[in-house]
Amino acid sequence: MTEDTLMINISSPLTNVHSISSKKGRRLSRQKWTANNTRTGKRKASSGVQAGGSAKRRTISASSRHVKPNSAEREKRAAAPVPKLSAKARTSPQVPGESKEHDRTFIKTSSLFRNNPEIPDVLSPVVTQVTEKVFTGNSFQELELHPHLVATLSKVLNVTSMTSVQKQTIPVLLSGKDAVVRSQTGSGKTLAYGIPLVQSLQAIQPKVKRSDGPLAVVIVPTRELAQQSFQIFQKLLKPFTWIVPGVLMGGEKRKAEKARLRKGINILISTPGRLVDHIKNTLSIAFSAVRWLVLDEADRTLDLGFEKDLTVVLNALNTAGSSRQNVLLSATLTEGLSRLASVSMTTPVYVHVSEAAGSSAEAAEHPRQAAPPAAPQVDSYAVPSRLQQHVVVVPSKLRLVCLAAVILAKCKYERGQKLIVFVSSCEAVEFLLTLLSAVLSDKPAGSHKPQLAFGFFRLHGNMQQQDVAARGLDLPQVTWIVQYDPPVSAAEYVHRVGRTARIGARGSGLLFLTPSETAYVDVLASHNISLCEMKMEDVLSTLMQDDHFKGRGRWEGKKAGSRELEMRERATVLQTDFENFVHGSPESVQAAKKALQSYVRAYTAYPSALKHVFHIRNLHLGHAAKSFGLRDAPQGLSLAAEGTTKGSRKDIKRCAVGFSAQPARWSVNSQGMCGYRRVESTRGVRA
Ligand SMILES: Nc1ncnc2c1ncn2[C@@H]1O[C@H](COP(=O)(O)OP(=O)(O)OP(=O)(O)O)[C@@H](O)[C@H]1O
Repeated sequence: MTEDTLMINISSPLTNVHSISSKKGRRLSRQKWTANNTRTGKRKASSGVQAGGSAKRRTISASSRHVKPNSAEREKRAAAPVPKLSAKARTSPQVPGESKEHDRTFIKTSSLFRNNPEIPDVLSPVVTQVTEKVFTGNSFQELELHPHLVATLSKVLNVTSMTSVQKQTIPVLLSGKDAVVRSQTGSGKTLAYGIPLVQSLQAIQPKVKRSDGPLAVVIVPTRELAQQSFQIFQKLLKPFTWIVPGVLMGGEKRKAEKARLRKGINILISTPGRLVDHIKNTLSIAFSAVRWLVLDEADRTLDLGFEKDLTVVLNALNTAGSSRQNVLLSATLTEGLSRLASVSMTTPVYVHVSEAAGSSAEAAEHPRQAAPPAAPQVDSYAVPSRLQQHVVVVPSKLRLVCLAAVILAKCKYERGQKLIVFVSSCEAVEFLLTLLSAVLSDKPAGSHKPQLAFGFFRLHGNMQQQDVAARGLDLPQVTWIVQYDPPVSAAEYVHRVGRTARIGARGSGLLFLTPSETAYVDVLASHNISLCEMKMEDVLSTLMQDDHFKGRGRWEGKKAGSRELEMRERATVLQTDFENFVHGSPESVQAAKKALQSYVRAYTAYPSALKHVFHIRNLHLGHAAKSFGLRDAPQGLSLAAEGTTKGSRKDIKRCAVGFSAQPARWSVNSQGMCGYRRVESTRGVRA
């Protein structure tokens, strides 16, 4: 389960590029799913609302290909007592088998608001949040930098005063020392190493030539980050045209990269996998001149399972024999990272910007020389001070409508909002993108073409790089981070939520948990992360603004509590729309099942330390299926999940790549060669 694999980006308003690509995406997905009408004009939804203590079930008319029942049948069905659900029946409540789907005369939207686990109050423990001061009053002119570099910073990059991490890191790196840098997300770490690197390379005499090959190697975990870092170097190097930056990353044409390597790249930015590929297959890559090694977002690189690749890179550099300066940067420092630092660096300076609870700002201003971080600091994560963090507890059945309500609230009824929604697999990204785009679109009167008031964009690991770049994701402008599927660690939580509230800006995060997952709040609190509860009803109340999902108007203004009943009816109408869309074609049912399957797999892959929070046995498959617009839990899927609860990890291992639940054991032998031993590797899922 890779972080870049998990993102749906939902943003508003649309730019030209966005609208073109998203339209294309929708057209493709429509072709793929060939779904029937999503929003039927004469939609009848069962409200699932409990009125006066008695639950009422209603049926909805099926799409046009279903035969309408006569009124006698309808009455008979409505009058039939609601059967008690056995454990088995709960898993597959209504439909015995998919094959019978097309024969049904009725499609029932079972109650969304009944048979749900109780929602406990979330009491987030009081913790002292670790804070960091982002900006300092110091300007770049105070440093002994080339005047053209200072001018580029202000004219091209529009930065004049240093951030805290830059103030502490740049002098250390200019003095030639190795450094381990920890500072919160969006605090300017890229320039913290980029500026001294460029300063040192431009000063080399005789001047650097392309044919010198790489003088600096910058390793970043994802293509997106590689691209971003490359662009920053391009800007920094504007006055120093003789120094050539270059980027290597998966998804690009190897042949073209080889040609660029042959021509000469002085600052080489790469993802670990692609660099190893070139080390093994490209003769023209030589590291004899390398003076800098930068591991940016190093903990994510380890999280994504690149230990082996890092070992190959470190060994290739060590074999080349040149002495170099090493920099390791991250927003969170994990045990694995400290070990990596110990094998790849010599007496590094630890730069920790955060003002840990009780420590003075002055103490935090001064980097510590060669002192490894104390354990409590490793575990306390700093998040931006202007980030508001929320949690909402939502029963499984209601997750999809709640997500839709959040999207409508932020993108349709507010202005200038941009959301990123994190989910746990590529399949779920694809599925949700198609489903949400279709169901949340408006159909103006007389038009068959759905229109979106806002744009949906997908971003995940299976995408081609040009897709990502074309979308021009403007991450600094993201205002909300929705963690629809909870992350596998507190560190990952911090990285995800750190896509907003960057560089002193405001931002908000919303974490979705089910009632059985609320202990996750304590897990985060143990890392000094405190969340504020948002009530599910408040989230759903957005539907009251949207008459697309209006119920039958039975509850309008009649009596106390009628608003809530209407809200529930609207939620049911929305869920019915989702289910109609999904069940509108065999392809869309298949896509939903695939997404549900990958969700279940991801659920089984939480690390053992979090099994008390996320355990497959707590997952109600029938309810989870509903959050994928499925009316029932698919049969085969429940069996797969049972297999995993019984301890068979075969199924998980087959699809688990990339993560290490335990930190890798790094070591260095007498010849200076690095090695590592993975302790466990069941954390990630790429279904
Ligand atoms: N001194 C500065 N003044 C103003 N803006 C800055 C400064 N330094 C960096 N920035 C801007 O801050 C934003 C975040 O910077 P950057 O991506 O380097 O943060 P980061 O600490 O590496 O974040 P993450 O850990 O999430 O990767 C960028 O848009 C960058 O241009």
